[in-house]
Amino acid sequence: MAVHRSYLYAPGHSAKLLGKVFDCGADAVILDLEDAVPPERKAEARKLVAEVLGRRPAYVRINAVRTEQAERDLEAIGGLCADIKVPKVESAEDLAWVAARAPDARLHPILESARGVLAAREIAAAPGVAGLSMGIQDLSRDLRSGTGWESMLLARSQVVMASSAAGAVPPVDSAFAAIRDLDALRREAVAARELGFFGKVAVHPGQVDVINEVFTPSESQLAHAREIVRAFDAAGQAATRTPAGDFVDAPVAERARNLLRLGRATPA
Ligand SMILES: CC(C)(COP(=O)(O)OP(=O)(O)OC[C@H]1O[C@@H](n2cnc3c(N)ncnc32)[C@H](O)[C@@H]1OP(=O)(O)O)[C@@H](O)C(=O)NCCC(=O)NCCSC(=O)C[C@H](O)C(=O)O
Ligand SMILES: [Mg+2]
Repeated sequence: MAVHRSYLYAPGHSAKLLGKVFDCGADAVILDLEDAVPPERKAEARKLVAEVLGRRPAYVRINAVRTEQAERDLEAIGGLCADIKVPKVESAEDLAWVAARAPDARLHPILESARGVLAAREIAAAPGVAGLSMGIQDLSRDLRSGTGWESMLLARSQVVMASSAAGAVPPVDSAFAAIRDLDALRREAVAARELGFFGKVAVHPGQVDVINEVFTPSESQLAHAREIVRAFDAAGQAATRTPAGDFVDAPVAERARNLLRLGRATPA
């Protein structure tokens, strides 16, 4: 099972960043055709992104769903891109619009409006969806709110619950804007992980190592998980406690097993 901890964006019109983005240590790369690209450079960005996709697999973020720009994006990258990030999604119909134009692609809707977050369950269950992610900058614009953890907590929780209720993989957390403040990035990534997100997008190479570290189980977390599984199995899968005194029952042991599986799936 391949899992992505970090996703690094590069603007589709920047030949310079497109030339570097694959070498920054991110588990996955997203080539952007949407908000990082100025309106007058959209055509140039499509051409550059299509050229890159001919050489390297990458995610592509198209323009806002159901717009003429998105239509042109899908014409340019159709057949070249297996994973499409779909911004501004607010309904399952929005995704059907993309799927009709890119039938073989996996869809990754970005929830970044009040309507999108409130429709998260329907969106997570739509055909072709491979996983949800969030866009905090657009969401805070829509809500006229701040972007801080407390302002976005309810929306984040709703997206995690909707993903889980639809049986989808855990959602991917939003970009963190203060690119030089790595301590604050770490705090937000840890909090997102604890809430149920897995992975976070980066907008700068300097953010990648922090995100990878936060979403890689540490040696002490893995040792603790092994101790839980050992204690549970030794008790014949009955409720028990570890030698250190932690209560263990079936869901606790299952969570520990999930962590051990994740430890095997994340790059060393
Ligand atoms: C944010 C940036 C414009 C900053 O760029 P820059 O000023 O060049 O940064 P640095 O001088 O610190 O760069 C240091 C070196 O790293 C290279 N670099 C920078 N960014 C990237 C990158 N993304 N990929 C690869 N390499 C990168 C620079 O070239 C420097 O190299 P060198 O000259 O050799 O030292 C810029 O980082 C940027 O454009 N980032 C991506 C922005 C983007 O694509 N945004 C889209 C996603 S935003 C989002 O998801 C919001 C969401 O929609 C929501 O609503 O919340
Ligand atoms: Mg956005």
